[in-house]
Amino acid sequence: MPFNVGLLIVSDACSKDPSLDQTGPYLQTFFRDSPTFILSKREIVSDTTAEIQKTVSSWASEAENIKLILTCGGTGFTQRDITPEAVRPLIQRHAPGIVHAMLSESLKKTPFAIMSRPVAGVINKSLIITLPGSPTGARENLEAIIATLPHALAQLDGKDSRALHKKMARTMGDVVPGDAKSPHTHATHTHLITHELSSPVTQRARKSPFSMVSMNDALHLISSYTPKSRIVEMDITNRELLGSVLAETVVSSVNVPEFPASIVDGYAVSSSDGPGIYPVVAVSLAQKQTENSGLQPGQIARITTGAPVPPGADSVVMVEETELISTTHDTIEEENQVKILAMNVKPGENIREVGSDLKKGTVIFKEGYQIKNGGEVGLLASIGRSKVRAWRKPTVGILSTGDELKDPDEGSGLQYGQVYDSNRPALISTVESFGYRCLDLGIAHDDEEGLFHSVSKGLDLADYLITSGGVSMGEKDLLKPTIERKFGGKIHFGRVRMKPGKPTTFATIGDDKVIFALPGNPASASVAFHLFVLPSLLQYQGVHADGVNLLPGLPRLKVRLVKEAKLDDQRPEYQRAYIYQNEKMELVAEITGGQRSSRIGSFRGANGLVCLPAGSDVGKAVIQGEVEAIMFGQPIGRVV
Ligand SMILES: Nc1nc2c(c(=O)[nH]1)N[C@H]1C(S)=C(S)[C@@H](COP(=O)(O)OP(=O)(O)OC[C@H]3O[C@@H](n4cnc5c(N)ncnc54)[C@H](O)[C@@H]3O)O[C@H]1N2
Ligand code: MOO
Ligand SMILES: [Mg+2]
Repeated sequence: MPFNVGLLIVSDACSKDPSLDQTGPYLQTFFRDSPTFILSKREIVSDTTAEIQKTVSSWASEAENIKLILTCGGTGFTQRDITPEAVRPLIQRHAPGIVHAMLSESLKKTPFAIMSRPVAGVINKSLIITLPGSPTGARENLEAIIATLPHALAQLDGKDSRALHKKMARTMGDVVPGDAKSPHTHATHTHLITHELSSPVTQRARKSPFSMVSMNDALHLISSYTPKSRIVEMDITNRELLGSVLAETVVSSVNVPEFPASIVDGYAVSSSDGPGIYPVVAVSLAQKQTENSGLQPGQIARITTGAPVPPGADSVVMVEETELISTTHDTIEEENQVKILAMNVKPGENIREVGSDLKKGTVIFKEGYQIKNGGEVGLLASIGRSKVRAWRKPTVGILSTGDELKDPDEGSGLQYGQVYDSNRPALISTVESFGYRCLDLGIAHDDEEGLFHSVSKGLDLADYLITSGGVSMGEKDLLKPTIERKFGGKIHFGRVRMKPGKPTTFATIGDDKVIFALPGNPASASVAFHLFVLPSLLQYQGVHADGVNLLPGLPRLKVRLVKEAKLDDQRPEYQRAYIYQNEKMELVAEITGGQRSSRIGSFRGANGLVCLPAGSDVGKAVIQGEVEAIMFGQPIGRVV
């Protein structure tokens, strides 16, 4: 679980003009992509004891759940530098080790560090640290201690920090007692741990140590081992709100409209007055209004669409159904008398009554509702909500692995044996199209060091790591042993009875990180994403399954094959297809050419996967007629 951070900028100048604050924005970027910390509060106060103490005390209260409070500024020698003096009386237990670590690191950079007077310690269950005011100073101090903070904060929170100890030791390359080295059992299979990373090819396993699980078992394992996200407060303007699941029931606290509003531009009248010539005694425009004197019988008011209908009027006549009779002769010419032509005007005509669009107290969304479109975001805004509580969506890191891969951006063409990396762009655009934040982790070499470095980076920055390549039986297929041996990961399955995508691997690390190690073959990687990774991402962020399927995911429907398809005898197959409605309004599927797993061209024009059974399961070599399909795109247009 990430820790909430509160950042308090202490500066007279910045409190008067926040645009002068450079440290706040700088540290915000520092925390932006951190999976461990979330910058949840940021405020600026002047260099005054009372203001500093008020904010720090409120942030350190249990209700705020801020685990790390950082102040920036006011730690020097000038008369106004009083941050340590303001903070010290609030500290219940001092943490001199943190102060020492920051000072010794700073002294390596500048002798002026002796003029910094930081304090650090515990207030209730929060850790407070006073950082220098300059962006670089603050950052350098923070970097000196950041690696150990999760451990300290977990202890403060009363958590068992042994797991963290282990994780840290592992990242630092230590041997951790209890790391898996012997045969171990998983829910559906037992396997010997993958081969040693450094063992010679002559000693590699000649059979996969992973039993081949069925699609159904694979989905069950994903459902059981996918971690759950946490609740965050989201701005409604946050792009990630679309598709997010609400963690609160939203009730309208206002009436929409809050006042009787005109539906048209015209004149507010009393319906019982009928047609005739009336004086225009008031004007009601769609704007904030302070007074509304009201109309007497026989008077009318000019009004615009959306403006409040004055008391005394009970309907509005459109300007098209009126005539101007006379004007005033003041400095600004105004309407004086207007003839109402409309007959049979009914009470309430052209008026939106109070609460007629939405009544105060109406439940708009129940907890667990997934926001589906921008209009729903508008609905939240229409009742004055600028933030909602929702389940945080995971961030996803994408890593390609393979010594043969070349980034097209490098230019200079391919050398013999090289191929362009197509999985990374394919996966990044697919992941983003489903509304998840993606991190491009580049290409890792097929060696221990390259994989360790890139996987560490991915696990540091993202909740989900999706890799492609290096999961089958080749001597350079090192991902599975890397996950198990270097990261203490649990591989829940490492082979699935399916085509393409057989070596698809699902692993978790600790209780909050997920790795999907997809096959390198480009069609296999993209198919496996849609079938396994997407449902896991959805479950992680709180989307419920539909009651028919085990996991949330893409819509499934019945389609008719345009041509008969050949079945793989051993494995159920997911062929890429273009699904559309024919002239008889039937959903039909055309397979998109060659389906070999290396052929990413099979995705050209595809908007779905047709699910074909294994030949041996149905006792057939070919299939025709109706089959099940999974849609991943819109059924629009014909392929050209
Ligand atoms: N002896 C066996 N060999 C293989 C088996 C098996 O069961 N026994 N399984 C085959 C199946 S099925 C698949 S799928 C592949 C999976 O291979 P890996 O996941 O180990 O991937 P690599 O070996 O690294 O690469 C396979 C293939 O894909 C190309 N590739 C990889 N990454 C990319 C990328 N980012 N962009 C474009 N192309 C990529 C790579 O060059 C290879 O051609 O293993 C079979 N072998
Ligand atoms: O499972 Mo592999 O993906 O057939 O090529
Ligand atoms: Mg391979």
